[in-house]
Amino acid sequence: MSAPTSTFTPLRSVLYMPGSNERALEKAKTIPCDGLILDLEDACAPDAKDAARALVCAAAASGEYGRRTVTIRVNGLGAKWHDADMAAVAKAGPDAVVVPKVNGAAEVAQLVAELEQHGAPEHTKLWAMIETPTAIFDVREIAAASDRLTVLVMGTNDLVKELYAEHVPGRAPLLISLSLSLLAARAAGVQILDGVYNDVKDAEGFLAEATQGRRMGFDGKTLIHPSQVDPANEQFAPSAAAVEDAQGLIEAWDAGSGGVVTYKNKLVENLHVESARRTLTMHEAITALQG
Ligand SMILES: CC(C)(COP(=O)(O)OP(=O)(O)OC[C@H]1O[C@@H](n2cnc3c(N)ncnc32)[C@H](O)[C@@H]1OP(=O)(O)O)[C@@H](O)C(=O)NCCC(=O)NCCSC(=O)C[C@H](O)C(=O)O
Ligand SMILES: [Mg+2]
Repeated sequence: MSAPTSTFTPLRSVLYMPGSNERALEKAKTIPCDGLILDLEDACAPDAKDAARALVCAAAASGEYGRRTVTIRVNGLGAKWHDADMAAVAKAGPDAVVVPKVNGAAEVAQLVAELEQHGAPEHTKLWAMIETPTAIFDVREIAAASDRLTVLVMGTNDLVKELYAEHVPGRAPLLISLSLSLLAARAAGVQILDGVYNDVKDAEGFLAEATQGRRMGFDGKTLIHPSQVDPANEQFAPSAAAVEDAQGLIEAWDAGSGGVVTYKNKLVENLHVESARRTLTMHEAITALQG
């Protein structure tokens, strides 16, 4: 099971930006997101891909994004730009390479082999996007396929397309896929990010979807616009009340004799203490990040 450790990396807000957009790449240095996905796939026009590859690799290697987790989304296996992307990105050494449309454990093994073959540094992890029906059926094997795979990323736009579904409030058409992917991530002990919300002007709709994602158990949300960063950071961080309760619960437990105790009239068992410790670990990691 995934439990944050002292090396836990908060990924509450992970912002996509087109790799070809120099202004966005510059602006990202000041946006308070936990992570960035510099995109060479769908947000990048075919004739802009070569220039964008050079731009995102220089950005990732620059060290100018401070505490943010910097990743690059390459074109997927089978795309004509994939090999050049992998070779260049491995040399740039971002925190992770994000690969779209990963369809099975064998593909994860191939991608890890490509990273090794191109000499990617150890710290460059693999994030696999789950966005096809095949991936949903194979998601448990994908999540557990390699120690180098540390994060699953839901691609809800592609999933909606592949299912012939619609984007609706509450996301009923996607709930089975989201839940199966969450189960796989937790079973494998990797983090998992929710998909994007497409209407950048609909703050209310975004908040509803982020709240749903947090309640389901996602570690954070992928985003497409800077205006979505602050609400995501707030939603996916433990609230002040949750931190206070976690501290109080642990104090009540420590003051007990190791059996059953109560805190605020509610039963406290070992499992509640574990959850409280997880809340405090997340809070400490987020505080450290902000500091
Ligand atoms: C959606 C956008 C095209 C809107 O762009 P724009 O019209 O420029 O927005 P604003 O004028 O409101 O922008 C205000 C300023 O913020 C900067 N900006 C905007 N978006 C970003 C961003 N993503 N990262 C960094 N900075 C950003 C603008 O440059 C303005 O700056 P300034 O001029 O200095 O004030 C645009 O937001 C955008 O391109 N978003 C990202 C789209 C993207 O990357 N899509 C690919 C992934 S989505 C996906 O499909 C996931 C998955 O594969 C799936 O299947 O679900
Ligand atoms: Mg996609």
